[in-house]
Amino acid sequence: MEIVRLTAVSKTFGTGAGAVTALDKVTLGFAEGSFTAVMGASGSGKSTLLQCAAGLERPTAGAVSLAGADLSRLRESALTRLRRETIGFVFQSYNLLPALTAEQNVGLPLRLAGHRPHARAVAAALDAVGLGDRARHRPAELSGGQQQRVAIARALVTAPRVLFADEPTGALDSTASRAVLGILRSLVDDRGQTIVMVTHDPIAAAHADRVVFLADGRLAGTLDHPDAATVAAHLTALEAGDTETVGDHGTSRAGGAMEARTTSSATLTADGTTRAADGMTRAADGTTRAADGMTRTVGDTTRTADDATRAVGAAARTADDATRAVGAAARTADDATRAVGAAARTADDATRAVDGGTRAAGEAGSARRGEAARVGGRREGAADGRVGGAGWGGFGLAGKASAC
Ligand SMILES: Nc1ncnc2c1ncn2[C@@H]1O[C@H](COP(=O)(O)OP(=O)(O)OP(=O)(O)O)[C@@H](O)[C@H]1O
Repeated sequence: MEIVRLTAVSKTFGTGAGAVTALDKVTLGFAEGSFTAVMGASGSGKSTLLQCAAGLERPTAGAVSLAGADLSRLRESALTRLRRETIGFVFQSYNLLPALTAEQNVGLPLRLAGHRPHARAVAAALDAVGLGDRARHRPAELSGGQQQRVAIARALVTAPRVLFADEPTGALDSTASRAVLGILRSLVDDRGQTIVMVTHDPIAAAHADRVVFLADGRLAGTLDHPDAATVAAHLTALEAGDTETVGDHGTSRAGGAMEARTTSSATLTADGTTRAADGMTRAADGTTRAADGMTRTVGDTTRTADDATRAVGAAARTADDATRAVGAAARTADDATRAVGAAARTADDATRAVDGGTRAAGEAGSARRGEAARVGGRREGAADGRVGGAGWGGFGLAGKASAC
């Protein structure tokens, strides 16, 4: 089954007179569990092919499917998630963070994805590259080959479906290169890992199951079960512009092309100059790619920081809402307190009014009683013949009634 498929993929950088066609209608598939090397002259489009296949660059035309997803249909956030979960990337220049230990560097992709790195997963990834005993070392305390192995462990820690490697041995000596290539090969053989690797080195390419050749952004043939000598012959033929020599299974004409070239010393000198220029270009491109890699890492970190900022913003907003709710509740409680106070005051007033009433009633009662006593006395007196009765008694009651 193919885990990556490119269909008529083209990629053009720039516009107008300065436009560069890096890929030109490339159709190509990568089978799950296979190890493919991508080769071609400097500027032939190898890195661009890798980046389009990995979803790091969007093609100008054509389609890329990665682990069953059509990348052109994915929005940037979904593409970022798919990349994090599906691919691992290894660059020529390691791109380790110098302040972090090997295990912290390896755990970084998990942190960036918002997970707490599991110590066991990190240890397993370091073990897979033979660096279990260097977990606490910082990059400066490791050799170039060891740093690249840490970078491979970092790419493996998310258990990616596809591991893309752009000249992973480009900065290493032959011993360190062999160690790295041996690790990549065993990942394919022992775990069924899918690997796509760009390389200039025929010896590195010979570790793959298949070599894909590019020339001027176009597919220029493939070679199954490659050996270093055949790969070198095909490359030489390609550089001589003899693209017909490279078929699905290669041909012997590439060797002929190489022989023809070695007969002319002038050609050799020119080739030497070209190779030197190629070397300089490759070095410059390598630096650019390293910078790109750092930019992407910074971009990912920034995106994560943005997510964190957004999360903090949301939390702050929630806290604000909560504060507002508490404020509203407090205000309601205040209102309630005020209402109770008012009610209490009303009750006090009522009590006072009742008291007043009671006092008044009491006073009225005692007044009545006094009056009654006086009236009684008068009545008694009248009865005794001292006061005139009915006229005075009626005036006295009306006066008290109005006072109440
Ligand atoms: N971001 C970019 N902007 C403009 N042109 C670019 C960009 N990236 C690549 N190119 C151009 O596209 C072409 C293919 O570049 P690419 O890096 O894919 O080639 P390559 O085969 O990987 O080269 P090398 O072996 O030197 O690394 C080159 O002509 C290059 O200059």
